[in-house]
Amino acid sequence: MKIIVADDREALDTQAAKMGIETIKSAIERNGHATIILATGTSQVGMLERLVDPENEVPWDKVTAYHLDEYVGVGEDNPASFRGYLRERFVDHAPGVEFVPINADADDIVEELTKLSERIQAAKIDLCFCGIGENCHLAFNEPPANFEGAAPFTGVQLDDVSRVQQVKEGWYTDLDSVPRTAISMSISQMMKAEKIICVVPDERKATAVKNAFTGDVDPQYPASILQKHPNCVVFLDPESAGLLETA
Ligand SMILES: O=P(O)(O)OC[C@H]1O[C@](O)(CO)[C@@H](O)[C@@H]1O
Repeated sequence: MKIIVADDREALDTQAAKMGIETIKSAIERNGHATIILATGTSQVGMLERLVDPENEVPWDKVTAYHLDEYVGVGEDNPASFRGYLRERFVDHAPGVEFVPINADADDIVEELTKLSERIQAAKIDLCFCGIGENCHLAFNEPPANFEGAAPFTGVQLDDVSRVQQVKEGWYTDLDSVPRTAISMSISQMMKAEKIICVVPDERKATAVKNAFTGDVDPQYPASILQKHPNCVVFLDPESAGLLETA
């Protein structure tokens, strides 16, 4: 794992997107196709905007995109829906991309989980984007995290720290309306990606960054597992890096 502290948030978004584009193009050159995983949330907005800039000339029709997580029971039209977020900020700007949404309001959630898990298990993942939560969650894998053995997609209970974060960021108006359950990609599935680009701006994440990346790998800090990935790059801005000794 490598940490890059960008000069500011714009530079962070630009550098992370550039690395993402290079990774996607290189996979397409080698294999004719790229399979990626996208994250959502406030931290990913600027990076995604740059990723889909038409000037990059990414042949999106040669890309399949999964995403990390979704609230159970939330329809795609809900403004807080992660797949709705991705359609607006990614799919609509990536012509021809094959998007695999987590339909977390499906009538049969178990069937949806099985279908998604079987599909991603058969795929070779070239790139996984992720962010981390204020409690160090990775996707919606809350502390204490299961680092091994989970199915690729599982049902999870949301931690109140994460639910409060969603209200603070303006995705929900009050805590009661934030769902208590979600579907999340498991950590073991994320770690299978050939490359991981972790995008973590903002002073709000400074403690999580310190806990995840300076101590031992610890289930209480789910994102700490990224230290073990051979090809993971964590992009920080000066604010999120504020509690790192080297910053
Ligand atoms: O980007 P945010 O909203 O700060 O959240 C951090 C991470 O938590 C999630 O919202 C939940 O998994 C991720 O998609 C995101 O990258």
